[in-house]
Amino acid sequence: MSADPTPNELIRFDNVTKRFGDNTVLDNLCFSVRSGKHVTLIGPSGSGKTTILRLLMTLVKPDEGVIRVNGGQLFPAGEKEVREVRKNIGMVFQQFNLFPNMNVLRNVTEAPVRVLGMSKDEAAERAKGLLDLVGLSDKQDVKPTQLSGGQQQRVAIARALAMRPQVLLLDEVTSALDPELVAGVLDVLRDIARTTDITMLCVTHEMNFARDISDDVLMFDAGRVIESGSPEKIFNDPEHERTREFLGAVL
Ligand SMILES: Nc1ncnc2c1ncn2[C@@H]1O[C@H](COP(=O)(O)OP(=O)(O)OP(=O)(O)O)[C@@H](O)[C@H]1O
Repeated sequence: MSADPTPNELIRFDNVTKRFGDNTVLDNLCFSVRSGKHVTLIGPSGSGKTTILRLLMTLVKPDEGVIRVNGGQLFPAGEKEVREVRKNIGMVFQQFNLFPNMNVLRNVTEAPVRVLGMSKDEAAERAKGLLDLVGLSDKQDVKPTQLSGGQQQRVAIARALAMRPQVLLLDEVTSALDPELVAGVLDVLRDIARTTDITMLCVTHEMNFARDISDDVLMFDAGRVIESGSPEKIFNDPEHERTREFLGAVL
């Protein structure tokens, strides 16, 4: 059963089930994210957090349920509707996946020109602003291999934002980085959270970051949200024994 979404809901999962073979990874999952909010998914390894982001990117399909984004339906839906709805969503992955043969500026302008049909000049203008936002305005002419992992990840953030998504999905974006590069990337994301109205849905093992940027934290276990609330509530006064155990192990 799926109720009508409330007006400012940007993402809504209604009774979403995802199985890989016999493994039920998401089990009748229901949750929603309101426009402009920063929501963090936490929980044990294998609890289905990344699968949620991959469903939103349409990299995998659910077995059952309804997924809505910005008033449109991502599942079930026809190809045309999926293409339209997907335009609202940008994602930054653990691995940066930049185009190795293109310089930094071109990495950021390529999709807006090709997919959105933006003029090259407008895309370049916007890309320069975004590279400034991620602290890389002096690197626009270099190739990704000449950058540190942290700098590459900041280019990947600029590239995702260049598509003007309403929601930015962040999947453990610092987990492939050397420890000394993590803070720079998280600072950029904190800035974006503070200075833009973009909606964020993050999977992270960086609990201090989750505490800093989140409006809401959703605690996952075995494919379900077992507890949700403000970071103060979840981190300082969790209700569920599994949440206490999890936080005890990671904090
Ligand atoms: N393409 C796939 N094929 C088969 N099983 C998969 C696939 N993708 C994910 N799984 C399984 O789904 C479960 C949930 O994986 P998922 O990556 O969503 O968990 P997670 O909570 O993000 O974990 P982690 O914190 O370790 O990244 C795991 O048991 C995983 O092995």
